Formats: sequence, C-alpha cells, structure tokens
Amino acid sequence: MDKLKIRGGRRLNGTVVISGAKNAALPDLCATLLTAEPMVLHNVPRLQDVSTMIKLLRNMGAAVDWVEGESNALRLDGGPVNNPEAPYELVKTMRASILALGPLLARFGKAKVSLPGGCAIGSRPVDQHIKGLQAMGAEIRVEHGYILAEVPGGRLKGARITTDMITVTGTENFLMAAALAEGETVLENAAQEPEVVDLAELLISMGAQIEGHGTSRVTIRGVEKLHAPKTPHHIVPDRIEAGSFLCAVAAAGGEALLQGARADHLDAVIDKLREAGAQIEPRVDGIWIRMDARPKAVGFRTSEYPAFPTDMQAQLMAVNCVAEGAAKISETIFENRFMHVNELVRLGARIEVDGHTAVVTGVPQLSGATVMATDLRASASLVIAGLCAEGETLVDRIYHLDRGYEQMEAKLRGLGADIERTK
Ligand SMILES: CC(=O)N[C@H]1[C@@H](OP(=O)(O)OP(=O)(O)OC[C@H]2O[C@@H](n3ccc(=O)[nH]c3=O)[C@H](O)[C@@H]2O)O[C@H](CO)[C@@H](O)[C@@H]1O
Ligand SMILES: C=C(OP(=O)(O)O)C(=O)O
Repeated sequence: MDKLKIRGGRRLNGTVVISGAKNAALPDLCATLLTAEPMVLHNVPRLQDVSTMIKLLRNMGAAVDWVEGESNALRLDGGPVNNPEAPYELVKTMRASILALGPLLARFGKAKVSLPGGCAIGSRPVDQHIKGLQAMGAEIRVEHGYILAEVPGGRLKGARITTDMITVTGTENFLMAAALAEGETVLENAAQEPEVVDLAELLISMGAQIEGHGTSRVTIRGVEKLHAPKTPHHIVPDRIEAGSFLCAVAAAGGEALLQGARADHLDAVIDKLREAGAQIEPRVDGIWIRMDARPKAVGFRTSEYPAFPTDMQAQLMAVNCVAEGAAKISETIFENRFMHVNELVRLGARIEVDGHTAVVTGVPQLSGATVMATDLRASASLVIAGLCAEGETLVDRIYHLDRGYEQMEAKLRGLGADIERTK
C-alpha cells in the first residue's frame, strides 16, 4: 500500500497549477447519462474518484475514454447506455455514485442504485434525494441495500422541492432530473456551491433551461431532449485543492502562486488565513500567498457555501496545530469529521475534542511520526502537518488522498517540499 514519506522543515516556494474540481467533475460526468450525443469535458482531474466514476459509467454501457494529446479531456458517449444500475462494489468506494440516480430516472424512467455505505466522516443519508424524486413522480423503494426507482409513464414531472437541509449532491441530482422532466421544477433551499453552478452551466450548454443557480432558489423548465454542450465545458478549478495548498504554505512558510485558482470561490478560507497572518492576493492568473512568520491561531465554524467549507476543516486545523495561541473549531456538517485529530496528536499536536468542537492549542514544533490517513481531507491535513514537523513523517493509507487530489506529492515537490511516495 502506498505511503508518503515527508521530511519536514522546508519552506514552499514557486508555482503550482490547480486541477479541475473533483466535486464538479463527478456530477458533470453523470450528466452524460442525460443525452445520447457524445461529448467532451475539459480540465477533468485524473484522480481515483474520476476513474471510479468512469468504471461506473462504462458498467452502464457508456463509452468513456481520455482524449489523446489533451491530458485532461475526457470523451463520453451515453448513447449506448443500456444498464441503468450502480452496483454496490462501485458505489461503496465513492458516495458520488448517488449522482447517477437523477439522470438515469430522467432519461430511462428507471434506475437501481446502491445505497452509499457509511463512511468515516459520519452517516450520510440520502432521504432528501429520495423524497425529492418521489415528489417528481418516481416510485421508489429501498430493498436489500438498493434504491429501486421507476417512473410510471416514463417521464418525471416538475415539482416544488424544499429540502430539510441544504444538500449539495441532492441539489445536483434534482438539477439533472428536472432538466428532462415535464414542466417546471423549483428548488428551494438549494445548495449554492461553485460545483453546483458548474453543473448547471454544463446542463445549460446541453440545452437545459435553468435559472437562479448559485442562489437558494433554482428554477428548471424541463425540455424533451438534451444534446452535447454547445461550447467546450472546462471544469471549474478545485477550490479545495487550492485551499489545501494555501494552508500548506501558511503552515510551512514560503511564497507561492496557485495558478488557475479562483479567489472568489475561497473568500471564507482566505479571510481566515489572512487572520492567521498570511499575505494573500487574487491575481489574474490565480492566487498569490506569502507567509513569513509563525501563524496565529484562528477559530472557525464549517457551514454551507459561501461560509467556511467542511472540506477545508482538517487542513486549517493542521495550520492551527503550529500556530501561536489557541483556536476553537466547530464542525456543523458532519458528526464525525474529526478522525484526523488522533493522528495529528501523534505528531505532537495539542487538541481536545468535545462533540462537534475541537480546541487546538498551537505548539512551536510538531515532531515527525508514522500516521494513518482516515479519509480524504484528513490525509491532506496530515501531509500539511508533516511538512512542518521536525524529522520524518510517514503517512500511511494514502489511497484516501489519491481519491481526490491529482499528483499532490509531485505538486508539493515542485514547491520544494521533501516528499516522496513509497510502498
Ligand atoms: C452542505 C455541505 O457542506 N455539503 C458537503 C457534503 O456534500 P454531500 O452532497 O456529500 O452532502 P450533503 O450536502 O448532501 O449533506 C449535507 C448534510 O445534510 C445531510 N443530508 C444530506 C442529504 C440527505 O438526503 N439527507 C441528509 O440528512 C448530510 O448528512 C449532511 O449532514 O460533503 C461533501 C464532501 O465532503 C462536501 O463537498 C460538501 O460541501
Ligand atoms: C469527503 C469528500 O468527498 P466524498 O463526498 O466523495 O466522500 C470530499 O470531497 O472532501
């Protein structure tokens, strides 16, 4: 099993190119299920979750291949799809498989999708997805771990859907389902994340009629047919990858340009890192950061976009581990997203957890140790901690990291970090 070996203590300097967003690529790939026309997506990150989604689409009958000569372009053909099913073996490794449900129901009037398994960061129910699709006329039962859904008459109907809470993948499923439904769908309490907007823009380019994406009320007027995107669709830059590199520089010190990153998607994170003492400037070609001193501790609370993202909680916690002072961190999205705490403590961090809150008291220096990645963003936080720990840190189980980061260690090496992949 691959591990990362890091010798900490080097400042990070240089330019790093930010990849396309995993959490936009996964729904965008599912949008291919909505049309029989072949399409190409650009700026698709080559990471494990994308490979799993490709497998899932191929298993349904789609033809999916990387375009030769353009390293991040993916050609998808949903024309031959004939098996509207997402089996447990594929769904268990990636929750985003639930995103197949909406488009399959919209185009084929039936779907069989495994319930996503419980995962390390807490229970992740899909009751809102089911409730919303039922409101659109789908008959759904859950049996033997599968969601079995069928649309009497074959075509979903527009509906008013108000979810109990803001759900990102829920909003994405409804957008895709409503795009081909009969009549108008109004989503209240919709998620406003840039990845939701990216999907809506792709769907519009495919002929969907959507208004209000990026706000809490989205209106979709269903059309009979979607086609390949009219203009080339480039997946939005990954704000969480960019945020992770910002935290790495804030913790280890240095000066870097994050090429392609969008500062307007990272307001809450940038505010916190400035409070911690980093100089950060939006540039036409990305985000520039410089950190010369030891960071100051910064408290924060995760919440839906545009507030501080849960997907950045572990990385900013790592910065707090080496900061001056103490900070309180509240996680409000997932009940068990502090799995990284015990591993950070193994590196010498001082952290007390009480329910949804962690209090981190910074120490002047962490000390390298062997630690185990427990989930995707936890892995990134351990890498950041390792970069500023004294001596050698070995991060085990980095298959979690590989799910969501494209070549993280190569990118960090490019900034001068002493990091390598070992067996
Ligand atoms: C609002 C939010 O920050 N969502 C995050 C969530 O998206 P993801 O789409 O995975 O999760 P949701 O946005 O759907 O979930 C938000 C909250 O609602 C609950 N819920 C959701 C759907 C449902 O049917 N029933 C239900 O109870 C979830 O358990 C969670 O507590 O994890 C992703 C991966 O870490 C992040 O990129 C998203 O930013
Ligand atoms: C936890 C994440 O992804 P997933 O929803 O696929 O588990 C994430 O992107 O941080």
